[in-house]
Amino acid sequence: MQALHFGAGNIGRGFIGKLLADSGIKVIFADVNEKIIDLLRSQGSYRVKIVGDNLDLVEEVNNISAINSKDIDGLIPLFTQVDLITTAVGPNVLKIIAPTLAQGILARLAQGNTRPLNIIACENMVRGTSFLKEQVFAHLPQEARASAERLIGFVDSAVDRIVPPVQADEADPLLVTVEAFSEWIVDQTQFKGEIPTIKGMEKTDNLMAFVERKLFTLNTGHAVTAYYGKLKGYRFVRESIEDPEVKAFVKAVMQESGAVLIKRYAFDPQAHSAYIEKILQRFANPYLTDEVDRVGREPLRKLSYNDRLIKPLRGTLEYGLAHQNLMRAVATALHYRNEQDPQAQELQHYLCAKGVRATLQKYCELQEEGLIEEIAAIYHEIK
Ligand SMILES: NC(=O)C1=CN([C@@H]2O[C@H](COP(=O)(O)OP(=O)(O)OC[C@H]3O[C@@H](n4cnc5c(N)ncnc54)[C@H](O)[C@@H]3O)[C@@H](O)[C@H]2O)C=CC1
Ligand SMILES: O=P(O)(O)OC[C@H]1O[C@](O)(CO)[C@@H](O)[C@@H]1O
Repeated sequence: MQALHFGAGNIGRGFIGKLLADSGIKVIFADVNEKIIDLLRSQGSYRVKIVGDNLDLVEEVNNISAINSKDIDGLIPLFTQVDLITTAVGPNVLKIIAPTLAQGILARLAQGNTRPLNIIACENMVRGTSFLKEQVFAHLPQEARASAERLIGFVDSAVDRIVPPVQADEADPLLVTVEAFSEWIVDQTQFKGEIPTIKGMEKTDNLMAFVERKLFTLNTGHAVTAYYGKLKGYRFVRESIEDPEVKAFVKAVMQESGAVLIKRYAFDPQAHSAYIEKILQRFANPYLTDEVDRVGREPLRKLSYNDRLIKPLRGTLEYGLAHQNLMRAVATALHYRNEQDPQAQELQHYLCAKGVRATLQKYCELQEEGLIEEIAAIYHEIK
């Protein structure tokens, strides 16, 4: 079996590509980064370093090749050969690759290929593959849509593994360092044809519970660790979470979002509490060098209506639950500054020009007057 994977970055190489290759699948990486593509192509392998307590393991990933995703003439024929397409390009890039996917699907259909093809977006996003499907279908002519609907599975997934950006290693530029923990959960109801057997890919018919559990616990807590840590002058996630004040706040936020998850999905409260503790330990992994600016990147996305801060906050309103810490988390995120991050720049310009209430309305799409007032008051108090 062959798979085409878009995005040969941290998650592409350190998580999804590795699981696929470890399962005997030939992986073709497609990326816009010419340097990475050249190296992957010429070496035909790369190394993954797995770190944790009593663990310092280097594993080699073989049976791979690579192509520049701008090389359309080379890329499109691959769509007729593979049985699986995965992505780890970042949520904002899905709409950029959608026209290419549509072109590839058309080439496959034109060839009369009736083998099922499954596409899985592995992004920090609720139902990211369904979003990708909408984008792809927008580029398909009407007459191709019924066949695509019948033959192409768009499978949503939840991905969890902390993979910080690669430290420049001249001797081995492809090396990625990952934590031992990993969780990849796919919606088994969305596959077309036989579900491929991939070691480390778990199937469920209740994906939303897993997506929200991960996004509104790990990602919520991580974002708060980043934003509060940044405010306190820390550079690394580990430094931030080791500050008892930060840790207590992050835990309180995760407990508030956890109360929503427990109510919504009937999770066992004790098991959820253990899940939170495990995540706090993962943030403090001394072997990972992870910067608060990576975890806090793109704050407008992280502050959006369905993302890791606002959706749990909305959940607390829905169920009448405590949300003091989630409001403070949003107010803290609004203070995020990073001159290298265009979204952080836009956030600060808008805050400066229009104020906090308008910012909460525009970017978080909050409408509840009382809530907006309370967050604004906390924001100014933090200032
Ligand atoms: N790093 C982590 O710990 C985790 C990240 N994620 C999610 O995985 C996704 C990828 O994240 P990372 O691997 O950390 O980012 P990354 O920045 O390391 O990798 C993204 C890759 O996509 C490539 N890319 C950009 N535009 C492209 C295009 N048009 N065509 C093909 N490739 C393109 C980039 O060159 C880069 O190599 C994101 O959605 C992220 O939220 C999910 C779980 C863990
Ligand atoms: O990748 P995003 O959505 O920008 O957010 C960073 C988050 O993703 C992760 O890299 C993996 O889930 C976390 O480490 C972090 O919370």
